[in-house]
Amino acid sequence: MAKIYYDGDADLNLLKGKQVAVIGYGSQGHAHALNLRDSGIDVVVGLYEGSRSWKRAEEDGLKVTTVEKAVSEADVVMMLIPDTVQPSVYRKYVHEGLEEGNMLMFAHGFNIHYGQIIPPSYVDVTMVAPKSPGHIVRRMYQEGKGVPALVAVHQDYSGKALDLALAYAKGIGCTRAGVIETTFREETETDLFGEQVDLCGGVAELIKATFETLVEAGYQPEVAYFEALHELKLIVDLIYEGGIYAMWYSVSDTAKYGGMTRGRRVINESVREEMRKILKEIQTGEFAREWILENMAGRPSYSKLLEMEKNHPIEEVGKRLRKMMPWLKGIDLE
Ligand SMILES: NC(=O)C1=CN([C@@H]2O[C@H](COP(=O)(O)OP(=O)(O)OC[C@H]3O[C@@H](n4cnc5c(N)ncnc54)[C@H](O)[C@@H]3O)[C@@H](O)[C@H]2O)C=CC1
Ligand SMILES: CC(=O)[C@](C)(O)C(=O)O
Ligand SMILES: [Mg+2]
Ligand SMILES: [Mg+2]
Repeated sequence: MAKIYYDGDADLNLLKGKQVAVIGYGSQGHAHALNLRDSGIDVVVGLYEGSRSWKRAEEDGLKVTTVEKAVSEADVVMMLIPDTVQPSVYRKYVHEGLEEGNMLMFAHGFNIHYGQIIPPSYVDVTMVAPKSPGHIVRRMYQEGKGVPALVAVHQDYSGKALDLALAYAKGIGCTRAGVIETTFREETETDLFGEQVDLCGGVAELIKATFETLVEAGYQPEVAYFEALHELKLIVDLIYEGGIYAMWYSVSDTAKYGGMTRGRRVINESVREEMRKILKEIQTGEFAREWILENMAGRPSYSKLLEMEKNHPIEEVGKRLRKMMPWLKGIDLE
């Protein structure tokens, strides 16, 4: 059984009197910094000069300074800039500034697990990885709720690394939902696998393939949008709240029979075989190597693919239809 920590297992006081530097103010960065601040923790945001996030963080009432300065003043440093820029920023501005007994933290194990960042032996190295997009980490905290997270200790110099990491997890609201103890390896491999085959990659392809099949067959794109994309959230909400069986319970018998017999034909043995291959690529480091090289080459495939996603016909239909549902909270794409 997994070891799971809740509010009562974490002591926020361990962070009182300490300075926490949140490096980066993007998806996770803004959520961690604001949640910690609202939990009464002393936070400073570290950014590069000229960063577009600088003004936003200041407008949100946070102290902002350069990465180098933030690290030199901090006791706890959380790395929340993109995984691919972390190694160079770490070497230039973080490594030197780490003092004995400080704690270096991550929200994803990629750079430690694949050896891209090698911290000094005299610091704690831990991870608090929310199992949620950053904007939801913030939204749930504000609603008095929390998102689950994983906690892991890579290096325990102080002997208190786990307790400190749990205090941090409490500060961002995660112990309200549950924080599971894991390792950097397990977090990294499962997180990459989940986002590739299910959460991001798998779901996006499933939606597009459903939409395209309907539109190609001559059905109206608006009908296809509501069916393939919009209603997915409503169905997933049932799964999220009660499990897959609760979803089956709520849908019609016709949907139950059609779904149970046809779903298996969509996610068939060849799809499962492909999933196993993808997992192997993650475990052997092949995916990590490919992604690191893609970045060194200036991200040619990444940029092309992202542009295709942006211009997919489902985006145009979606924009139009979502305008008519003002209660949908959009995410600022700037
Ligand atoms: N996006 C998410 O919801 C999740 C992300 N994570 C992990 O959290 C970490 C942060 O990811 P995101 O929040 O997606 O990052 P992001 O892409 O939203 O981060 C952007 C931020 O990094 C700053 N930044 C970019 N380049 C920089 C540089 N050279 N020097 C200093 N600052 C720089 C930007 O100014 C901005 O504030 C990653 O390790 C990621 O794997 C973990 C769970 C979910
Ligand atoms: C949101 C999250 O947890 C992801 C999908 O793993 C990520 O953004 O890297
Ligand atoms: Mg994740
Ligand atoms: Mg991830």
